[in-house]
Amino acid sequence: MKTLNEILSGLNYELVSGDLSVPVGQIHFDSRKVARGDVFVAVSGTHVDGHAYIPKALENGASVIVAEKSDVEVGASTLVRMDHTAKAMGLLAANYYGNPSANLKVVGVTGTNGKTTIATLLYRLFKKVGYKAGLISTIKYYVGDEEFPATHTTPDALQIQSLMADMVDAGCQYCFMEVSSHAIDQDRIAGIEFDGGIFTNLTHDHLDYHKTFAEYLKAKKKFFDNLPATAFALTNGDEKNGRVMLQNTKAVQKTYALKSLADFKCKVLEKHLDGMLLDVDGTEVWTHFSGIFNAYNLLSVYATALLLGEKADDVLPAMSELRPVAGRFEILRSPDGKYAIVDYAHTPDALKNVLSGISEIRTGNEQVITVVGAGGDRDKTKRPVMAKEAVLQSDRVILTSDNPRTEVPEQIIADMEVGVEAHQRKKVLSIVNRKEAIRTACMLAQPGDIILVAGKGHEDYQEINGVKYHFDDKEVISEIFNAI
Ligand SMILES: CC(=O)N[C@H]1[C@@H](OP(=O)(O)OP(=O)(O)OC[C@H]2O[C@@H](n3ccc(=O)[nH]c3=O)[C@H](O)[C@@H]2O)O[C@H](CO)[C@@H](O)[C@@H]1O[C@H](C)C(=O)N[C@@H](C)C(=O)N[C@H](CCC(=O)O)C(=O)O
Ligand SMILES: Nc1ncnc2c1ncn2[C@@H]1O[C@H](COP(=O)(O)OP(=O)(O)OP(=O)(O)O)[C@@H](O)[C@H]1O
Repeated sequence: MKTLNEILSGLNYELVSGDLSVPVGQIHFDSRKVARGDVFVAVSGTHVDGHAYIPKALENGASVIVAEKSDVEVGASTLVRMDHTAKAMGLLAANYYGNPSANLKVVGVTGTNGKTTIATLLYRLFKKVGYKAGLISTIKYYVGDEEFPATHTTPDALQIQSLMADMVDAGCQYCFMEVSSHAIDQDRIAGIEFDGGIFTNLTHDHLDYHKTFAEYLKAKKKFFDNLPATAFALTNGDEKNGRVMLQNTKAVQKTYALKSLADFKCKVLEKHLDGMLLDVDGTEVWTHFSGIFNAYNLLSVYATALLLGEKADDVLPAMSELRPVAGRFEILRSPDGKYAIVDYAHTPDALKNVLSGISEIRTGNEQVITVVGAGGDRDKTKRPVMAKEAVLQSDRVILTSDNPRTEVPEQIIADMEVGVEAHQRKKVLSIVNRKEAIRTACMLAQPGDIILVAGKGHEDYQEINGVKYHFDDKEVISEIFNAI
């Protein structure tokens, strides 16, 4: 068992009362989880101030309280004061778990779209090349081959450090992880020694949390500002905020691009529904991915592998074997030749990109029918723009429910309808029930047509009024297709 002194190593703190040699059980930031002998770290949250729960943590047996204030009544327990407890928690957790990131090569992926795809493809590629790796992503967490359900895109510092410690114990050499703007802002990634950071793109999203685009950008940039000089910072050279990310970084700056001058370049030679032929740094590679945005994703994966010391001759053959990530441009075909694409596009930009990806491979005779909704209790400004993007590049659009959460689905759809102009109304239907919406799209489609079912991707539930009901777009489509 570690002592308090050991887990405070390298941190700035003030011992207000008590004893540094006290052995510590677990570290918690949630008073409800505290048991006898544990450390409770009081964090000011987005809703409440964790300092209010110090009495509860003490009642549950906390032997150490870490707080931002020194005028806290802790009885016989030890009180440690620190300036920024959210950040301190990452460092405490790293010490507690033996600083696992120092024993892994850790690469973080950030940006509005593409994080899950890139992190997952890196994890799969490195496995194919012969390494043991870990993955922290929206869909699943992996420690080697063992999978765990994901709670967050980027979980809290305690969970991250614990997962990384398990990765080290399991013999992993690499950890690929998504880094969300919420996690950067809340210092969930403090205490991680990154070896590389990747930036994908930045478009309007999460403004319910960050309030302004400038604040959102600032959160993403903080990740690159804090990378060490030993790490690489790989950015999308074709994206207008790509270079902004690198302005204050100490890390080794690298770029990838399809259009601009960059360290890593790629050209799209052929585009098909089931794949693209790419020229990556002068070598032709067939990939099982569609859509230009996936050329960017694959190029960043290739660049990262090379920056981590792999050889192009090993990376490119492995890359050509990679398959789409669950719910990201996944294609289903009906017995009579209709196509359905399930995609997690839940931001206007992602939807625009997916529809452009579909347009690129159209022969001209088929219709594109898009089924899309927008989440409740999330950024409302996205709603009309989602509908607008859908209408711009589809022949028919069915507006439907996504995860309404605590909102009324009809109201969310009405908010989306605002983005549809009068002359476009005739190609838009609104069907609240998502299953019915998908069924209608399948009935309207002719052989050869493409149905895009957007927004939920890999999710296997629909959240209505706080309850998660089983719902899987792919399952629903297969059922309807099989009945045709
Ligand atoms: C808005 C938000 O991001 N909240 C996150 C935040 O919680 P919070 O600051 O809101 O917590 P709070 O309720 O204000 O409580 C403050 C403190 O009091 C403590 N407390 C509270 C009650 C109690 O009885 N006892 C107690 O000790 C809490 O444990 C906490 O330490 O810190 C928690 C611990 O890290 C997160 O679990 C929680 O994520 C919530 C559940 C969430 O839904 N977050 C989403 C928005 C999110 O993070 N999403 C991103 C990606 C999004 C994307 O790309 O799509 C992600 O990385 O997943
Ligand atoms: N590089 C990219 N540029 C733009 N859009 C992309 C890119 N990669 C994927 N997309 C689109 O965004 C959707 C989400 O992709 P992905 O899950 O990889 O992103 P993400 O950043 O992890 O999103 P989230 O944080 O919301 O989970 C995809 O289904 C696809 O529609």
